[in-house]
Amino acid sequence: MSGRKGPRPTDGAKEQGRAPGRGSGKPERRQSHRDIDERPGLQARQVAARLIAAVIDKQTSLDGLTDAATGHPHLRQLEARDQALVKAILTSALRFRGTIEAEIAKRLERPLPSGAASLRHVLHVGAAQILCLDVPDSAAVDLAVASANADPRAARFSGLVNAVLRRIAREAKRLPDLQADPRQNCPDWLWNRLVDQYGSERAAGMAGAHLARAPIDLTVKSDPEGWATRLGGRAIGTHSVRLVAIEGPVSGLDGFEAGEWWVQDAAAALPVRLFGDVAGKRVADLCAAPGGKTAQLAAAGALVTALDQSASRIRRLKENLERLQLAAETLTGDVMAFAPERPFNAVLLDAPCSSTGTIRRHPDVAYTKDDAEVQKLADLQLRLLTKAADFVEAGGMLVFANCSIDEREGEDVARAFLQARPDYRLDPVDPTEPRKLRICRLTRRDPAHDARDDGRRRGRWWSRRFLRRQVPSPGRVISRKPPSSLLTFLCVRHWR
Ligand SMILES: C[S@@+](CC[C@H](N)C(=O)[O-])C[C@H]1O[C@@H](n2cnc3c(N)ncnc32)[C@H](O)[C@@H]1O
Repeated sequence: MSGRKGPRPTDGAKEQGRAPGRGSGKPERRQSHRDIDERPGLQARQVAARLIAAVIDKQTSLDGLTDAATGHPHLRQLEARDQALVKAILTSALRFRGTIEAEIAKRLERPLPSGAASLRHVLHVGAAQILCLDVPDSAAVDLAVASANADPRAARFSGLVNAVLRRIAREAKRLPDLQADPRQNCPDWLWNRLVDQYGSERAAGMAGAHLARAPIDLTVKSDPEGWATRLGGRAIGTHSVRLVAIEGPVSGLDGFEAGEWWVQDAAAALPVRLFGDVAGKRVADLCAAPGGKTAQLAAAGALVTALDQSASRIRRLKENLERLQLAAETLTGDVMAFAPERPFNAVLLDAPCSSTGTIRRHPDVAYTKDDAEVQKLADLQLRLLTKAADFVEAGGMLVFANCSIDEREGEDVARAFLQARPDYRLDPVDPTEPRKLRICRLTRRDPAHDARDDGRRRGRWWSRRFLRRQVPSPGRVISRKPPSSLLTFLCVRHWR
């Protein structure tokens, strides 16, 4: 929305430390805790500030904090409408964190005092509502002031909160007129990684895309065109439907109760497709929960063993399969301790990763992950992949996938794995169908092979440039074959 919303604030600029006003701009007594607790909407803002603190100060994942069953108790005790508001505030506050910070800083006479983290969070929650959400400015300002008053660490700055937010409400542009600078909203560590790997132009495009809201994709058991019409979306490929926006929760949509579809990003549905026909095959889905890929495999007729170390996530996987009327063997445990009685025809390792390919949907990732974490996860992925390789029968297929855009979690892991495991070679993907979904292919340099086929070698370099134009989320397909000098590296890159 753009333009002015709600009653106009009235008080002046640069009033740091002045007493807060409520709508009228007049000073008022500080509210008692009892008053504050009774004010509608206040709890939601306080919870939002608390959760932003958890993300920014403690690098806690928003997914975990907002999980319906196991999320933060203060969030779960709110009414559904307030929970939705908190999530909207958090998403905007994180997605536009750089812009919000700059708008606040412009209206401060001096930088916020060191150790004023909770004051900063209150300001960000207020500014996110004013700049990004359809909340009346007066409510955003008043409830931010009340949040500050209720917080002993921020109470003495409630006048500052009032003044700064009133000025933002009066002066700043709002979405969609607000031209948020992608670079400003991309933390340095991530920006440097993107520039190093993709160049600054591409990095700017990717950072810009992070500011857009992710669509909602469904994987349908069948008839994507029919479901697209019924749900007002569009079909993508053979099994996905993309919805731009929905009213209310997805569970209210046609076909949910009947188990006709599940929520799964179109990109996340690609790795399973790399297996080809899995009907009747024994497939292990390692790191399986909450089960989007398990469901795909089961729906395609595979005999699936789904393993995940998280008991609560395995519970969710089971609930999902039950709704979808699909079957799989489910196991709770660590891949590193898994010892199947016999090898599988195929194994999928959808490894834990930095999730930097999902920032549109999970803007907290930019703040909960960093360079060191990416390397730690890459090391873990190599360990998991090497272990998973033992579960594949000779001639079987191993697909390694994750949703990171960092080559340390992609190309580097595959390279190190192949060096350690000469019984595997990289296997080509049939490009015909997935090409629509921007899959590109890279052939790794092999002198003997290059001498045989010059044209393919040229194709390789074209692919490398092509890759640079894509925005990635990698999938890896690796077949277990006798040692071979032909190494073909296939890389699935797409928006997620
Ligand atoms: C990217 S998610 C998997 C998403 C899932 N494949 C899907 O499509 O719905 C990664 C999963 O790996 C699990 N995980 C992480 N380390 C693990 C390990 N050592 N053993 C088993 N599961 C693990 C996590 O609990 C998490 O559920």
